[in-house]
Amino acid sequence: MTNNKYVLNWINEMTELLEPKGVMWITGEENQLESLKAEAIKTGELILLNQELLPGCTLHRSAVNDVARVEDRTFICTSEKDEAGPNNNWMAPQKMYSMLTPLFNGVMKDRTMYVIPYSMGPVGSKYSRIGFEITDSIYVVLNMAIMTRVGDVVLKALGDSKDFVKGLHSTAELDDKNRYIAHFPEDDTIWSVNSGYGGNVLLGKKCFALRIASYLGRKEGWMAEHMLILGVENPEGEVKYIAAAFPSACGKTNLAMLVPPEVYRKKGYKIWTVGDDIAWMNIGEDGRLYAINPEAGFFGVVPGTNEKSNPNALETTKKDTIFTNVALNLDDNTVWWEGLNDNPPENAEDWKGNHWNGKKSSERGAHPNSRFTAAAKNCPCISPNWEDPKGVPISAILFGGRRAKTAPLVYESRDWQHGTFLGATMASETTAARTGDVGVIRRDPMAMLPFCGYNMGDYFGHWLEMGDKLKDKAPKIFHVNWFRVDENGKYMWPGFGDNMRVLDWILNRCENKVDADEISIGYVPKVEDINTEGIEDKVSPELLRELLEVKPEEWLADVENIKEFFEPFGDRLPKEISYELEKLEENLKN
Ligand SMILES: Nc1nc2c(ncn2[C@@H]2O[C@H](COP(=O)(O)OP(=O)(O)OP(=O)(O)O)[C@@H](O)[C@H]2O)c(=O)[nH]1
Ligand SMILES: O=C([O-])CC(=O)C(=O)O
Ligand SMILES: [Mn+2]
Repeated sequence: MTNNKYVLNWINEMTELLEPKGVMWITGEENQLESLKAEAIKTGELILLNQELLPGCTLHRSAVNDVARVEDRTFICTSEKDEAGPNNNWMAPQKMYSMLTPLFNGVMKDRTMYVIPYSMGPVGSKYSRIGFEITDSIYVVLNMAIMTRVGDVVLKALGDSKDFVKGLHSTAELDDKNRYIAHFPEDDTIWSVNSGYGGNVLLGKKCFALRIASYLGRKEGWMAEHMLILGVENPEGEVKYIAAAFPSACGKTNLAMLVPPEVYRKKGYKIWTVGDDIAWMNIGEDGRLYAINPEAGFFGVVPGTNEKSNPNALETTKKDTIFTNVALNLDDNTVWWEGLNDNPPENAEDWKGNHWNGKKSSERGAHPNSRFTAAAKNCPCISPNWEDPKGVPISAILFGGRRAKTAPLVYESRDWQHGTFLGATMASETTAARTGDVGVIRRDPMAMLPFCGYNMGDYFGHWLEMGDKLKDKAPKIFHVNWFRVDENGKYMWPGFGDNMRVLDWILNRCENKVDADEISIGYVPKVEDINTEGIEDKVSPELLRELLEVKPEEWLADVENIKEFFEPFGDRLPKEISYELEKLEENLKN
């Protein structure tokens, strides 16, 4: 497979620990993946779906207690506790290794050990990075083969370099009491045990591309962010790129694949998807910020995906997709989920595999965090530049979350430092993407709270340093909120495709084409500058005014909450961020 002695030494060491009954290197060849799929279908790990309607598609059911990322069992193991910061669970590396080693000891005795060489980013791009995942799960192999570039091409690109991330995963006994997702940034190592769920086990994704990569990015002067990347093509055929950070299950995939409203389509506007979850950003030769999507597929939220909300995602999942934890229609062997349509199957199995009548049952058919794994190349709106090795130049950065109140539809920061502050003070209602309460407001800076591999105070400092380097070439920074509700709890803004109207304003601001009102929190649009053509019946000027309203009393309560959140960071919090907070409070009081 490879002569790389660093790889071989590590594989040998792991083989001794795991004692697998066999070892299989993933080559990336179609026939190898097909035979693994056939094996998983035979054992029931995968259910083959209707191959006429959904060619290449399968369904997987995870254990019922293993359906989301486990943030309380996720650790950053640096030598110093302060390095990991108050934003992470911490354990000393030696202690974690000693605790987990017995869990891995001999764990693959009756199993095959799969070795997956993978690249995050297009193979050969100078911004790409290589990792290995050892796993005993075919589900993981097949997911990684969609989500990343795998196999021999990666080994070739690595050559004899020792620059790779060592990932070890075993589903072990799926014992939730001994479930750990441990990161050792100083050793480029990730150990994950006793889970089979996406974000915990597809080690290229959150573990490498965010937690380890954010650590590397600070050391090396680049950024690993929980951001979608999209291109907006205007009628002249020019494309401007936007990166946006929203917490898990808060609309990244939807925005990345947005279909512009008719009024925009008629004029010739188009949206191109570059990525839907993660952006790696570097300063390019011209001094601008360039983003690559390190992934090759989408691990998207299924519920709510339909012909209207996200036709591009729906189309992407029509072939070669792995569905996890959705309902199975027994009549035609297809899949169903809440929000697909108003016609749930009556003869079906729910995500747990129990018999389920969608018309009569009060139980859900699909788990709220059910997911699809689908190849980016199958997305109808995938950008022609999505694999450009140098990335795409970013004009604007968006932060946003689910805020029933307080945050207006959109506002703009005064400059990069203030923009960093907007990111640092982001908040959102929690979702089903993680184990725990849903709907609770928590602060989630840059949507990175669960994914920053080091002290978040230093992370804010890194953002400020990137701004110092980018100077006047820095993207403009905005905050958006699609989720404001009225007194009846109904979303006030139509969202989805209509978010194009907000992107339009944002790009107009980037090109100095529209004015804005400077208020306490930054620049807000003038009501007449948000284009409501075609939705005047749904969005009146009064409603827009409400959507853009800033209530000082709500904001002052937020300021108190921010102070509490920043407290534990002590003097690791950059003084620029404290200064922006003081300024905000002062502005609100005046
Ligand atoms: N009301 C409203 N809901 C939205 C909007 N955009 C997305 N959603 C809903 O938010 C949920 C999650 O959306 P996604 O786009 O999958 O979220 P994500 O940020 O990609 O999630 P992760 O993959 O967990 O990182 C879905 O149920 C969507 O239907 C919007 O503009 N308005
Ligand atoms: O990592 C996962 O499990 C899915 C995801 O994209 C997120 O939670 O942000
Ligand atoms: Mn995500």
